Amino acid sequence: MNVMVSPNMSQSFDMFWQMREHEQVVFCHDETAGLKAIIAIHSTVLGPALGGCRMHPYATTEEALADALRLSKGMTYKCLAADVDFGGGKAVIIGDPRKDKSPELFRAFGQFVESLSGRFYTGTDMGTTPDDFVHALKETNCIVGVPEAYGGSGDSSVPTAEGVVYGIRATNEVVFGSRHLHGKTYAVQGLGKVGKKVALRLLEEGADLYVCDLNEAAVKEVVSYGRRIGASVKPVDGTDIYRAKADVFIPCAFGGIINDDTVAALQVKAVVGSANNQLADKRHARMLKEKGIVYAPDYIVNAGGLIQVADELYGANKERVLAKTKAIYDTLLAIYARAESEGTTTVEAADQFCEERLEKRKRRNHFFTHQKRPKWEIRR
Ligand SMILES: NC(=O)C1=CN([C@@H]2O[C@H](COP(=O)(O)OP(=O)(O)OC[C@H]3O[C@@H](n4cnc5c(N)ncnc54)[C@H](O)[C@@H]3O)[C@@H](O)[C@H]2O)C=CC1
Ligand SMILES: O=C(O)CCC(=O)C(=O)O
Repeated sequence: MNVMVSPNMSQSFDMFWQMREHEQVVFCHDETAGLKAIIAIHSTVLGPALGGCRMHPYATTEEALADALRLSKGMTYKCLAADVDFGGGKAVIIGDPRKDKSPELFRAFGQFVESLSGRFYTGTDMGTTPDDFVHALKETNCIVGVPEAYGGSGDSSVPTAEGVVYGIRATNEVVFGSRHLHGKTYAVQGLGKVGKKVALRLLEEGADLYVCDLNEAAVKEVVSYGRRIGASVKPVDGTDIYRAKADVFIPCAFGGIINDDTVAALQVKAVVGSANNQLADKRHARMLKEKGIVYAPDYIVNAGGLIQVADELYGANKERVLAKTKAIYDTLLAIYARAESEGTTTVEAADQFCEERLEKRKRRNHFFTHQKRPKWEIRR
C-alpha cells in the first residue's frame, strides 16, 4: 500500500501526481486534540462526496494517504453501482482505535468536515463506531449513521451485513446452483461490526464456519453461539483462514488480502465479503478467475451501509433501504452475466458498468459545490 513515486519527479514527492485522479485532499491537524486525519474526495460528479471514516494506526503518513485515496475512489464506484446521487470520498484518522479515541478528537475531526461546507458527508468505517460520531455531530451536520436517538439512521453495518448475505446468495446461485446458505462452510475473516453479523446470520441459516479475528472476545461469542445452535464454528489463527477447507471465503476486515500468496492458498470456490479494496492489485481478479474462484466485486457487495447513509440524507426510510440493499442480489447476478458473456473478470465487468454510468452523468455535472442546492433535502 505504498504511495507511488511520480515518473516526472523520481526523487521528490509530488502531491498532485498522487491525487491525479482525485478532486481534493485535505490534511487535518489539531495538536491539542491529537488529531491527524486525511479527507480524500475522489469525485463529486454525482453529488457531494459520501464515505466513512476509518481509524487505524498507519505506520506512515504515506500509507494513510494511499488508503484514503484508494478507499475514496472505491466510493465513487460504489455510489455508481448502487445508483445513489453522491460522490466518492473517505477519511482516515491516524491512530489506534483501542487507545487514541477521545471526544475532543472527533469534535476536531467534525470541525474539519464542517470546513468543507457540504462537499463531504461521513460516518463509520473500520475502527470507528456510531457513538464516536455523536461527538463530531456537535461540530457539523455532515455526519451520517449516528444512533437514531441522535437523529441518525443508526448503525450502517446492519444493511452492509444484509447486503453481504444477498451477495453470498447470488454467488451461491451461480457457483452451486442454489441461492441457499445452508449446508455450506464459510471462512469469515474479521468479526467486527459487519463480519459478526454476517457470521451469526450464516449460522442461523444452517451453515458451518471457520472464523478468525484478533479480538478473542468476538471469536468466543461466535463460537459459543454456534455451540448453542449445534453448528460447527472452528476458530483459526491469522493466515490459516486462507487455507481453510471452506466453500466461500468472506473477508470482513482489512483490504489487500487477495494477493499472490493468498490466491495460491485459497481452497474455496468463491470470495464474497465486506472488506473494502480486497484485491492487492487488479491482476489478482484474473488469477482468481484462472483458478476457478468466483470473485464478487467488493464495492457491489458491501454497498448496504452506503445505501442507508445516502437514504438518511433524503429522510431515512428503513423499507426503502432494505429494498435497495436487496437489489445487490440482482446487480451482482448482472455483473456475473456480463463477465461471462464478455470473457472478462468480474471486476472488469463491474468497473465498466460503473464507468459507462459515470460518463453519462458527467454530461450533466462536473463537480459539486455548495452554491448549487442539491435536489434532495439535506438536513440543515
Ligand atoms: N461498517 C460498514 O458498514 C462497512 C464496512 N466496510 C468494510 O468492511 C470491513 C469491516 O468493517 P467493520 O466491520 O465496520 O470494521 P470493524 O472495525 O468493526 O471490524 C473489523 C474487525 O476486523 C478485525 N481484524 C483486524 N485485523 C485483523 C486480522 N489481521 N485478522 C483478523 N481480523 C482482523 C478487528 O479486530 C475487527 O474485529 C472494512 O474493510 C470496512 O471498510 C465496507 C462497507 C461498509
Ligand atoms: O457505511 C457507511 O457508513 C458509509 C459507507 C462507506 O464508507 C463504505 O461503504 O465503505
